[in-house]
Amino acid sequence: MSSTTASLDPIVKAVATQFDLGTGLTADRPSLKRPLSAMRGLYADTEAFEAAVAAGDPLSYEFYDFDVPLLETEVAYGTSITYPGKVGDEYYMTKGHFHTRLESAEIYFCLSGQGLMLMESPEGDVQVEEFRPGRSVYVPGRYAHRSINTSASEPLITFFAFPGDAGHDYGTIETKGFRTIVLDRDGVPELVANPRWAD
Ligand SMILES: O=P(O)(O)OC[C@H]1O[C@H](O)[C@H](O)[C@@H](O)[C@@H]1O
Ligand SMILES: [Fe+2]
Repeated sequence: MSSTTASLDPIVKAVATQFDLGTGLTADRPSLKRPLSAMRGLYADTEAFEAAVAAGDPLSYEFYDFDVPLLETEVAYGTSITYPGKVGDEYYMTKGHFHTRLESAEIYFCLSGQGLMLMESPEGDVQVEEFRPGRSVYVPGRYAHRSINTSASEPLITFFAFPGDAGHDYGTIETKGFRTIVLDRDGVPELVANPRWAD
């Protein structure tokens, strides 16, 4: 969790949050924002990446952290909005992470847009599922996961939920990346071996 304030006391009162179905956003709290510059080293085309950062550093995705207590009995949840765009031929995507408690699974429900959930186990098994409105994707424990927006014009909006004590492990992804990247080939997403992936 990015939060330092999450308490270890369980939530004992009901909590309701209104999300805007068009934008995926809520006015209840600020989102966590990831401009392209937060993704340095993660896109294959480094020249295109630096040019895009220099040209205005657009917001590539945002999501919520509701400071749910870091307990296995709690459920962390929120929306995640990945904007349309590309760095070179590579679609905008989230950083992606393993869970610190590796066995923790996660569920996503696509509210709008289109894209892919890219999943990869430490052993190198790669799984990909499509996001489209009304479709859920279950990310099994042990799989790193990254949302990728394959639409040219629409944000990819998902709702997610995972165990409160799962945690986020970015280290592996930040140093090695995913084994597979997704590129736009004449309007069609194509899975390609990551040229920068290091064993
Ligand atoms: O954490 P990232 O890989 O940058 O992705 C951003 C967010 O996306 C998802 O919606 C996850 O469920 C969140 O836990 C995550 O933090
Ligand atoms: Fe996760």
